[in-house]
Amino acid sequence: MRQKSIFVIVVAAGKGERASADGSTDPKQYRSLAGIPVLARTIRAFLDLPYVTNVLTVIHPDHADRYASLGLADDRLLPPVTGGASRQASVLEGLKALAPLRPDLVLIQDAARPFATPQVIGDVIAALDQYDGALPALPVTDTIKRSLDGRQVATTEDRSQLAAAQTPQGFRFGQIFSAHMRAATLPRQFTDDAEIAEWAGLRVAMVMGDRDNIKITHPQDFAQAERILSGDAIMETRIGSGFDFHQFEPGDAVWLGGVRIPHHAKLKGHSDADVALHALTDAILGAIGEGDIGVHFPPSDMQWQGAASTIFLKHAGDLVAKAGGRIVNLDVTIVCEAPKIASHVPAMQRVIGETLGIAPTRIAVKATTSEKLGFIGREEGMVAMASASVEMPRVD
Ligand SMILES: Nc1ccn([C@@H]2O[C@H](COP(=O)(O)OP(=O)(O)OP(=O)(O)O)[C@@H](O)[C@H]2O)c(=O)n1
Ligand SMILES: C[C@](O)(CO)[C@H](O)COP(=O)(O)O
Repeated sequence: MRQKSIFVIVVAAGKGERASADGSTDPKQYRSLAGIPVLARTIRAFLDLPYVTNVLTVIHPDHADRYASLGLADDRLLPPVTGGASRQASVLEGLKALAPLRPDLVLIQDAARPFATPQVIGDVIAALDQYDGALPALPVTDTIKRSLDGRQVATTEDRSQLAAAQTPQGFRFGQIFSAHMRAATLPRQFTDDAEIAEWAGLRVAMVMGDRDNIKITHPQDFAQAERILSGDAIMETRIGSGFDFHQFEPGDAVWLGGVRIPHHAKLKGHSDADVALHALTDAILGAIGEGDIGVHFPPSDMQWQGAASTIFLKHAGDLVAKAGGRIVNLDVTIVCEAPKIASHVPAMQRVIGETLGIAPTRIAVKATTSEKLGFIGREEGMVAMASASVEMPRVD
């Protein structure tokens, strides 16, 4: 008998607004978990299974560059398609794109669930031998309260027959495609595909879900996801400091904190000589015991001539993420007589935050003069001092 083709739709077209409540600028599916973006993890969970025929990702129209920068390359990964305004609409776009390939079975997966296990996926597929649809679910273990105003309890519900739904949800392709097409004509939205199947009269089974198969929805879910990944590794806080000097030379602007500030001189250096970013880079590298900026970007290497120092800062941030850590906060003080820094601080916080994928509220940029003393007072150069606090898995 011919083996059934199994296609996967990963819906990643959401904006992740709830998860961005911590000020993060990256949509949740593009944020890193221990150095690997959530969406890359989700897709990889399926590409790692040899019996999966193809994986199709449904992305937001504004995220094409972000998706491309994941750099995912696999013969079984189809070019992404664009989703719609709701999860339901995005799934339908995925189903429409797969229809010409005539899949036997389709698994529909939230991009925001990076921990679907081979066991759960296999159980969903196995249940499709006897049912039209199947989903992983976990029996509810908390007592369930109903409230009319979100505050005062109205009733306590019987939880004995309740379960919390997860993904992937699996279906026979033709049946779920036709159910979704019909559901799209209704004024209401369904929150999962199993509900659409139920509404269409299909028989849907539940298989045992997995406690770690969480949906990243709120900012604190990232911390939980990191805990899952590190096998509950003990995290510890590390502190690093950085210090940098640069001399002035004739010019018309300085780069500071990733921002170009017009000035009657420029800072002399191999790269763009951004003292603030160099001090921050060294502070992060110091916190994780990774040497200093010169080790990673030697001045003797011509490719860094005139380079934007955001490259150095991003490299340090990437090393933290790869080690399963996260930057808690950064603090930099720039010491100079001129130019005046205060009005540029918000722009610097924005550039640094975007470079490292952290909220600007975690970054302090301060400035002071040297009261006209010494080489800074004579405007021969400037200095920056930084400290970084980083949370890292304990390894010793
Ligand atoms: N228009 C949409 C909305 C959601 N999704 C996807 O559906 C999954 C589950 O949705 P949810 O967790 O609610 O994600 P978001 O809609 O992105 O979150 P929020 O509601 O906080 O903005 C996510 O992988 C999300 O990317 C989608 O493909 N298209
Ligand atoms: C499909 C789902 O993951 C099942 O739990 C969930 O319903 C999707 O979340 P949303 O917030 O309703 O989009």
